[in-house]
Amino acid sequence: MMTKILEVNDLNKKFGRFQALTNVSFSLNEGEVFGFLGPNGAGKSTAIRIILGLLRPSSGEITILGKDATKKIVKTHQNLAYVPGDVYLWPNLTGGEIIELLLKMGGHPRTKRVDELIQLFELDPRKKARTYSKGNRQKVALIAALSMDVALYIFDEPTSGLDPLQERHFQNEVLKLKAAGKTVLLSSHILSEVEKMVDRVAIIRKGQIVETGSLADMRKHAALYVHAKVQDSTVFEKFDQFKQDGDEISFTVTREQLPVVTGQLTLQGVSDLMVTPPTLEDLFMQYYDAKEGADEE
Ligand SMILES: Nc1ncnc2c1ncn2[C@@H]1O[C@H](COP(=O)(O)OP(=O)(O)OP(=O)(O)O)[C@@H](O)[C@H]1O
Repeated sequence: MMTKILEVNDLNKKFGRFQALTNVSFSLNEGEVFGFLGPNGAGKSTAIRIILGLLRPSSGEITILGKDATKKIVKTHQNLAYVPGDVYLWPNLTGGEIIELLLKMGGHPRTKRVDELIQLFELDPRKKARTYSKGNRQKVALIAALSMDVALYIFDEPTSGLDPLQERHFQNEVLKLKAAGKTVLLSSHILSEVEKMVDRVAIIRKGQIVETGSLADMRKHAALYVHAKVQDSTVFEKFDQFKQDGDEISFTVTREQLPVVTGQLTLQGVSDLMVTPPTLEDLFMQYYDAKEGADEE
């Protein structure tokens, strides 16, 4: 049996009459990096704030390491490191002082990891926080979190303020956590930002989980792109995303449809043929866009 580090069960959250989360459920196994993905405003931060005990759910259960996280907030926090998307820091303390304070507040020792991470992320720890850019504030919080020895790390849009090199450093640190058997929840609205790190993802849209699974599985079940040159294209017009440019056509099919379609292509005098799986980015955008029409009453 895999140990569940975090379980979110049937979570609902209303702000007044606005339903921000509807029956959100997902869980994280020990040692897994989990991507919590969705467009801006989908409800990621709201769900994370509830997980952290900063917001009360309207209904639903959150269990962290087997304990009810909405009741045992202090206990669960000791096993958890969190970096918010928008990092607020004490303006008159230096970055270095804040890192020490964050560690002390959580009861974590200050180890040489802090110095390693300060160097890695090229943070000047002697400057007062009020002079820091968004990226530097984010680094302060990341360095503190990454130097904590906890079971669960939660990063909300962690690299939105970092440059590409720092982003790579962050990815490497997350992969090190994974190698050490730690569990990580990463929220993002950009798939490519988390793609290299995550084992499984949940995609949230308008407060509802629309898909959960491994990226490999999602790819397997996704439609394939067919590009072909044919003499007569009429029989292919019924397929999804059909496009035509002279004798070149393209459309999408399921894996199950493929044998029949290749047969039809042969009959219609195919001269060029290319079948490609969607990129993960394509796939991801299908969840963002394609269902837009369907639930817009
Ligand atoms: N305190 C609040 N009161 C009212 N509405 C809120 C509150 N907090 C969040 N919302 C609304 O809930 C929805 C989800 O917001 P949330 O911040 O969780 O989204 P998100 O997926 O984290 O997006 P982002 O990446 O932009 O932060 C939004 O429509 C937001 O306006």
